[in-house]
Amino acid sequence: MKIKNICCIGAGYVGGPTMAVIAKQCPNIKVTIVDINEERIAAWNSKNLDNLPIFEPGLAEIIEETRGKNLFFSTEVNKAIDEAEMIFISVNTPTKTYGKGKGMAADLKYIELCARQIAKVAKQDKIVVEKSTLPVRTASAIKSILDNVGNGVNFQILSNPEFLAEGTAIQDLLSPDRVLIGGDTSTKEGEIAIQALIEIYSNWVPKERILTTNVWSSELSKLTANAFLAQRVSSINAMSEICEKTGADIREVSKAIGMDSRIGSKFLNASVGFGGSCFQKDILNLVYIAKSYGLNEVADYWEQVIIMNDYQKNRFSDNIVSTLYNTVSGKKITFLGWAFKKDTNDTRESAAIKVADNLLNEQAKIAVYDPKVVEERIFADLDDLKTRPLEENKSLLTVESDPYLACKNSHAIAILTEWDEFKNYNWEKIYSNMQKPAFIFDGRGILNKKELEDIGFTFYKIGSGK
Ligand SMILES: NC(=O)C1=CN([C@@H]2O[C@H](COP(=O)(O)OP(=O)(O)OC[C@H]3O[C@@H](n4cnc5c(N)ncnc54)[C@H](O)[C@@H]3O)[C@@H](O)[C@H]2O)C=CC1
Ligand SMILES: O=C(O)[C@H]1O[C@H](OP(=O)(O)OP(=O)(O)OC[C@H]2O[C@@H](n3ccc(=O)[nH]c3=O)[C@H](O)[C@@H]2O)[C@H](O)[C@@H](O)[C@@H]1O
Repeated sequence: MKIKNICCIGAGYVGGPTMAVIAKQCPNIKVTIVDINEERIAAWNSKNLDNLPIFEPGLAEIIEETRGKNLFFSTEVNKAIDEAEMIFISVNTPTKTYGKGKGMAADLKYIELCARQIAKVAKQDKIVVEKSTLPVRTASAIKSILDNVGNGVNFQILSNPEFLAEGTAIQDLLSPDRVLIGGDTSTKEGEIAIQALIEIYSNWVPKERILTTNVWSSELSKLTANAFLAQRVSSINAMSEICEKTGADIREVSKAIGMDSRIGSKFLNASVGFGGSCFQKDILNLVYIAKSYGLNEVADYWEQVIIMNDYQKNRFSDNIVSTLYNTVSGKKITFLGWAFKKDTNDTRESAAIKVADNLLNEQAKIAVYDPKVVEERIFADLDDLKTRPLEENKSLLTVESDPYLACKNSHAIAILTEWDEFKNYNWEKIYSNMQKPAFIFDGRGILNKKELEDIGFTFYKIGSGK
């Protein structure tokens, strides 16, 4: 079966880049990305590519190449569903904020709405692909809705989780470690659907990197991959504190253990704590699933990854307060970075938010500079915590567009995101304009301790012993 027309529901961080890459690599397939968020669709359609809703290196170039040719952004959800042979569901699956499973389970209401809409609109057979990250066995719920609400058309459900990381999304999509497709191999229709999706990816992904499994393995592999990745960060962050107490250096430890091919060298950077929209949400979801099967030890094991991460963020802000003579009230502290990692404007669950909130509780004055995050986003992030009124946040925190201005008259600088540009600043100039003693708290371990100490800074680097 040759697919000619694809629809993707959800024009977010996953839907936008994944479909743009499919459109680029498959010029004969028409790809339409739909969303109920009109503003977001308008931004995807904006003439000025600087106004795309998502910043990802290499994305704007692909949008320019494909948009209006075989890639379309639209709010006409029903029309796109009707026209497509294959529909990707790429909507958000946040942690539930109400009812049973509140604060843990994935909220599947957006997924269910999509399934109901597809069922209502579809007049011909469709392949429905789960792109969103979902609890294991969600496909059976989607299938049940489609089969019971639909107009008697035949639906095949595939699981095709996305493994891209933000900041490297385009590179990850163009050259993925693997593409995972879960489907029903016990029926001929299931096989045909799997083959149709394999054929799409085969346009640019080597066959040996396309892996097929049963649907449940595919769904669970996505949660497992994120849990393992986050666990590595929490493990190295746990060791970072031991390093600080003992005089070891976490970067040396990471290098030493990473050279063991069984451990591997990636994802061993100690930090102020992991952020991003998925690690915490997916682990909480895993913990909830384990608990729902009565697997309490399994649940506790994975929950510890989050407990460690929360601890790392609090430990960082506590250290700032205690180092600044146990009070930061009225003191200016500069945040370099607000995004949850470099090369993205995404701030969801960024460690910077919690660290800022802790310091604002201590009445610090914070100045933030981030090369890609806009002021409205920063205040919205703090507002979401509901710790204090927006006006109070606005009286305590300012957002600067010039890093040197952000650092001027500051008592301390905290590095929250590992943006490359921070390494190349004129640190002598920054030092000369700061209050003395001038402190730097490097939560990403990116700055050179000796150079900064030679300038005169009192320098703390995460995971570095005295
Ligand atoms: N952000 C990431 O790097 C990754 C995310 N994922 C998973 O992909 C899924 C999507 O994540 P993001 O793209 O980050 O979310 P997002 O929040 O950026 O985008 C989701 C979009 O879906 C739209 N939407 C929701 N319900 C809709 C409906 N009924 N009809 C039409 N549009 C609807 C929303 O308006 C929003 O624009 C989640 O399950 C996430 O766990 C997976 C891999 C990477
Ligand atoms: O499901 C998802 O959403 C995605 O989640 C992560 O991708 P992402 O969150 O975009 O970015 P990562 O590079 O994984 O970084 C996550 C957080 O961990 C932190 N991190 C990462 C690596 C490291 O060594 N140390 C560390 O502190 C980063 O700074 C960041 O805050 C996974 O890497 C992707 O494979 C997955 O598809």
